[in-house]
Amino acid sequence: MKRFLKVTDIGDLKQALKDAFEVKKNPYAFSELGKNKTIILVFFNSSLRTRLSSQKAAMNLGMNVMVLDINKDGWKLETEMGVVMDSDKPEHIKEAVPVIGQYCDLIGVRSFATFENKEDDYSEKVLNQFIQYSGVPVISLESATRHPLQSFADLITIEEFKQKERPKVVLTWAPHPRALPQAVANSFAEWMKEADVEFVITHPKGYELADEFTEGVTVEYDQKKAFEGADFIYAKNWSSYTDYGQVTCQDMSWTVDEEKMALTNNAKFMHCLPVRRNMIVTDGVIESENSLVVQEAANRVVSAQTVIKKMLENL
Ligand SMILES: CCC[C@H](NC(C)=O)C(=O)O
Ligand SMILES: NC(=O)OP(=O)(O)O
Repeated sequence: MKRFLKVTDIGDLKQALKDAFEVKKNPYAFSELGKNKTIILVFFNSSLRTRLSSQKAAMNLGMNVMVLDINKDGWKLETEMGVVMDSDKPEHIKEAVPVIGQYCDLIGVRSFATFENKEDDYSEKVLNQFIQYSGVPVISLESATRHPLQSFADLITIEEFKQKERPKVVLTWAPHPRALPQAVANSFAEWMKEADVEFVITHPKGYELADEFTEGVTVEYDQKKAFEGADFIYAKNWSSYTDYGQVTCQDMSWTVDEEKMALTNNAKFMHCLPVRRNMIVTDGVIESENSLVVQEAANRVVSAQTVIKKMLENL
């Protein structure tokens, strides 16, 4: 495995889940695998869970770990080709990335959508330059269009807590004061399409995700109807893809509350965090016994460790 960017990179999903539960059961069983191997985690954006869980996962495997907030601790990077570098960016990504690659065996990189250019975001311009120039395997720590470590952890959590063979899983949009990327929603949809679940997406008109992620998926514009009989409710905000990066709806009736959760089949509540309480979800729901947000975050160590282990085994 030379890259982990999307669901197809993990190979057979059932086998990946088996591997994940083996890692979860014995997290220190493979601590020799990473001896004298180094991973560098590069962040263009903030993080709590990804930053901590990826370090923990690598340390469980015996690796050396370095973390770089590239635009704070490094030099602001120019990513455009052929430009005269007379702006506030003293270093080009075409130098920085091969150099980082000299110091490690694996790279994790977080680079959110900037909304400056839909084409640049959806062609994964920054992530692909790490793949092209680093010379080492690359793991996405959330890119412009996907968040695979999160989605893998989400699927692990659903497998752990499902009460039936093929649960109904609902991805619901919810309001947020800022324009957020589509990455988490895209990625969740991509993984749920490959999983053995009944999958439904619900969102206001104008918040349709890109076809590549939702082809064949049921989209229900009536949130309450979508919630009926659900076993898992996965809430996330995202800005409009069609009206790229715009917040065209802040309808607070989409907030996930107890009344809507009562329409479900005693569903578990999930969110990748960070979450804006009483925008995305009410205090009552996120604090209820059906809330899995902490267990979901704990499984971020499992998803990262399973992926890093697979990469180390194929170095
Ligand atoms: C800028 C906000 C980033 C946020 N990340 C997560 C993990 O929620 C998101 O993808 O919406
Ligand atoms: N869910 C997630 O990736 O959290 P962070 O943005 O805090 O890493």
